[in-house]
Amino acid sequence: MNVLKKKVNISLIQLAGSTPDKFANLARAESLIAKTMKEYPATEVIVLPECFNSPYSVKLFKKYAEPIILDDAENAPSVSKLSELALKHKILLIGGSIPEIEESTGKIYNTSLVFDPKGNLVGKHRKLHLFDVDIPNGITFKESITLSPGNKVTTIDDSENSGLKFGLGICYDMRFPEPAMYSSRIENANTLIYPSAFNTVTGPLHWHLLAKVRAMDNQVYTILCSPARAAEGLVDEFGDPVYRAYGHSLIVNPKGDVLVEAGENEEILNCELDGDVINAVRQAIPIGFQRRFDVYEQVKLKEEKEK
Ligand SMILES: NC(=O)CC(=O)C(=O)O
Repeated sequence: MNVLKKKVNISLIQLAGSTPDKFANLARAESLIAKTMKEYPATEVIVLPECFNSPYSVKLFKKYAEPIILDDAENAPSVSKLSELALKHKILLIGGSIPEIEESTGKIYNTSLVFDPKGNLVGKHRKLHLFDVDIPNGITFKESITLSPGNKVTTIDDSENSGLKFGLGICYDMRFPEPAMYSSRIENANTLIYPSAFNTVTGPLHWHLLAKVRAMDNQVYTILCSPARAAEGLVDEFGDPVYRAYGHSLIVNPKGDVLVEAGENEEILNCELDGDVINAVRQAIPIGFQRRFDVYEQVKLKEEKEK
């Protein structure tokens, strides 16, 4: 059974809404990371929110996209800045997400990058499930107009350093139990991390529920990091309303308890994750060993027949 080998000190930065100025967004992230390290010097891991360097807008992803190349501050300023900050503060940095352009195909992805304390890129996740919804009297959003989906479940093993072995997803990915279960139960992750940006419609409906259920059914720590909520009534360069993130970044323990939670404004959260809690929960309610794959196999076959 996999657990955290030691306690891990982690901070989430609920950054103020991404402005149209990419360099101002990067500078904001830089200054909030410095503030985090001053306020919580024991921090080993920092998580940023989804699309922290760009507005969350289908029409704008392409404009803000950059290739994932290292040491090229001109063409990939966000990649370069994340690497620099991880190295400077000697932290594992889960750099929220940024719009990525794959130069060979011209495809745009919503991509999360992870840097180790030496500034090396140690992980990358492309959003697997695109946020395409049309909720009557609520919100219509279609990421697939400009984004392409990733094609792999991502688990990052930092167990030798911070102790974390985590499933990494981006926002809408958290609605799908399979990748979370794959990372937790097959790859033995002890934590699930989702840089995210739910909104004022779907946040109140499902944010807390999803964090708790992913934590509870996989018996892992679950971490959601959102941007702060933008002011009401703002419009972007197309006259479209600016996306209003839900906020409420949080950490849920393997029992399903919320350990720390932000409000709607810019805020830093700090918390210690403890492997003993994972152990205790898994021993008390050993669902990991009680699965009935003999039965689930029948369910799968039935679903396939009905397609
Ligand atoms: N923004 C997202 O990707 C997802 C979201 O807001 C939701 O699932 O709700």
